[in-house]
Amino acid sequence: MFNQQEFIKKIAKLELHLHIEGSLEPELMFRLAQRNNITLPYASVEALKEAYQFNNLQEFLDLYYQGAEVLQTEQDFFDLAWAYFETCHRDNVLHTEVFFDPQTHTERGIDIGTVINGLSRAKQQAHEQFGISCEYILCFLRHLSEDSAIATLEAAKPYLQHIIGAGLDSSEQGHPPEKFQQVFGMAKQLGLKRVAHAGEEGPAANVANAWQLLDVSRIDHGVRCLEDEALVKRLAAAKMPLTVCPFSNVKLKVVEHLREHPLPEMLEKGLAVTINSDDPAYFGGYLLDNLQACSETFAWSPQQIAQLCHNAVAASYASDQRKSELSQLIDKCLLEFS
Ligand code: HPA
Ligand SMILES: [Zn+2]
Repeated sequence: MFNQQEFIKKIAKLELHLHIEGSLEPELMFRLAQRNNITLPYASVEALKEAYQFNNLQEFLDLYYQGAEVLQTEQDFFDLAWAYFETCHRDNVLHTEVFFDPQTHTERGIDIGTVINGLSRAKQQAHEQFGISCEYILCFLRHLSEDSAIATLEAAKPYLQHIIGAGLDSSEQGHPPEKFQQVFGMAKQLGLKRVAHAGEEGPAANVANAWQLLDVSRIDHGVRCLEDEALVKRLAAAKMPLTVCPFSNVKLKVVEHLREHPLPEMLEKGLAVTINSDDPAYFGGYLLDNLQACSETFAWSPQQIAQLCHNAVAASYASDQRKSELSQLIDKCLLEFS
C-alpha cells in the first residue's frame, strides 16, 4: 500500500538552505556549554526550548547568536556538523549545501580556521561514512558593515578549497543587498558562487536587487517576491531558484499558519521552488519534517514531491555527475512507489 510519508522519507533529498549554527539542538548546546565551562542563562533543556517562541526574525537571531557562543573549539564545530549529517543520513538527505556564519565566531575571538577545519572534517567523514555530499557557503552577517564582510572574505582566503560560495544572512530590515555590492564582486572574482537571503522579511525590491546587484544564482527565501508580479514573471522565466523554508516562515511569523503559506501560489506561478529547513533546531523540524507537513497541508502528489526534489538538483552546486546520480535516485523512488 502506498504510504506518502514513507515515500517522502525514502526519496533522495537535497537541502540548499541550512544554517549549521541553526542545527544546534538544545541537548548538544548544553553538552558543549558544560565541556567549555559556559553557563547558559537557562536552567534546563526544557526551559531553553520554551524560549523558542519568536515574533519576528530579530527575536530568533538574538537567541541564535547567544546559542552559538557555546561553539569554541574545532571539535565543537565538528560535533555540530556531525550531528546534522547524522540526521541527513537518517532522513535520506544525500546532498546538502550548508551555510556558516564566520563573523558570529570571529567576533568572539575564535579563528576562522577553527570553524572551517571542524566543519570540513565532519563533511569528509559524512562523505566517507554515509556517502553524503556537502558544500559549504560562507555567509556575511548583513547587520555588520561591508568592511567587516570584506575582512571575513580575506581571512577565508587560505580555506577557499573548502568553500563553494558566499551568502548573505541575518537582519534583512535596514540592511538591503546593495550594502554588500563590493564584497559580492570580490567573491565573484575569487570564483565563488553567490546567494543571498532576500524577500524573507524585506520587500520584493530586495529580491530584485540581490539578483541584479549581487549577481546571485539563488535567492534564499524570496517569498515576498510575490508582491511584484513583473518580478515573479522574470524569476520564473529565468528559473531562478528560491530556497523556501516553510517551518521557518511560520515560526518567524512571515506567515500565520502553514496552510496560509504561499507555496501553492509560488508553484502555480512557475517559480523554481525548493523546500528547506533553515534552522531546524529552532524551528521544529528538519527537511523531511518540512516536506511531510507541506505534503499533508497542500495535498501534494508523489509527482509534485519528486518535482521539488528535482528542482533542488537543478538549483544545486553539485557536479554534473552527482546531479545525474541524484536525479536517477529520485526517479527510481517515484517508480517504486507508483
Ligand atoms: O532565516 C534566517 N534569515 C536571516 N538570517 C538567518 N540566520 C539564520 N537563519 C536566518
Ligand atoms: Zn536562512
